[in-house]
Amino acid sequence: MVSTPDLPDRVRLVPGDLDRLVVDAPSATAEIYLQGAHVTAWAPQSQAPVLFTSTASAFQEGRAIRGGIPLCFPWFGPGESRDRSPAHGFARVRPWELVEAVEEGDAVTVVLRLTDDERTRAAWPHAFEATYRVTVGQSLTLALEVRNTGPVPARYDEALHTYLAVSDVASIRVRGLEGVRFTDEAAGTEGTESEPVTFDGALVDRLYPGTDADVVVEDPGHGRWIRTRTERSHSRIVWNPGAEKAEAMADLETREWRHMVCTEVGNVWADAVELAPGETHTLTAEIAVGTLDGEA
Ligand SMILES: O=P(O)(O)OC[C@H]1O[C@@H](O)[C@H](O)[C@@H](O)[C@@H]1O
Repeated sequence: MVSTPDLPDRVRLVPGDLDRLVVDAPSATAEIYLQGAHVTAWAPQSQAPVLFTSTASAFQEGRAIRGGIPLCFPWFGPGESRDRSPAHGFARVRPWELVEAVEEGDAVTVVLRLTDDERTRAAWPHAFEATYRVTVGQSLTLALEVRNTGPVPARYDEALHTYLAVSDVASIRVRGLEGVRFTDEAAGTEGTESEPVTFDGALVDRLYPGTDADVVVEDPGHGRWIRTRTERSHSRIVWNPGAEKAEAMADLETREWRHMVCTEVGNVWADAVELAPGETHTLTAEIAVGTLDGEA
């Protein structure tokens, strides 16, 4: 039995079918579920919610939450070999340990940890310690540190599968990937982005390997941009299910697909991380918001 650390006044642990942390920092609010270390809400003060979480999502033990920031580890999707299950790895459906929560100026940092056990080793034969630092502030900073605590090299995928809230996906543009090669997972084709990505109601599922690009969602309906900037993260994914696929998804309300876009960052498949025994790798992402008349 793991004991709960003392929490600062600005952080509450709310028990439920799934326990969650409610953070009310001077600069921003957020919610983080212990299952999956899943951030489901973040809004800097005076901003509308930046993350999208489906009103039809299950919040049940062992089931992935639809929305927020699913943490994909140690494989992405069905894995590069396309035969892995559960989709996006086990980390998003496992309970993470709350290590600490601390106030730092006008922000709050929450630290969560996942280590291997019998169940994870049955799915992936490696010993590891994953530490996730979520800093809730004017921007949202996410740092995923993975240490190989086993005796053999380990290779893994990792991704922060961020669902951003948008006014209408048909009116947004995703900038930053112009000139970057991608594989279209829906069509099974490859290409190079020549323009910002736009959405017309069809499935968009593109993986951009080998890029460190900042990805900026411009949303005229909300009058704002949302930028994701990273360190040590070389893959980007852009996903929106579109009308037809969304219809078949039980955990997405009709038409909710119009109000979300996933701009994901990580190191997946060709960009997978390889760690020698005892080695550590840390991916960081910073999500920031600004008004469209300002610079992204
Ligand atoms: O339904 P899930 O497992 O959360 O995955 C959602 C999507 O996640 C995206 O990252 C993948 O590129 C898609 O192929 C996938 O459909």
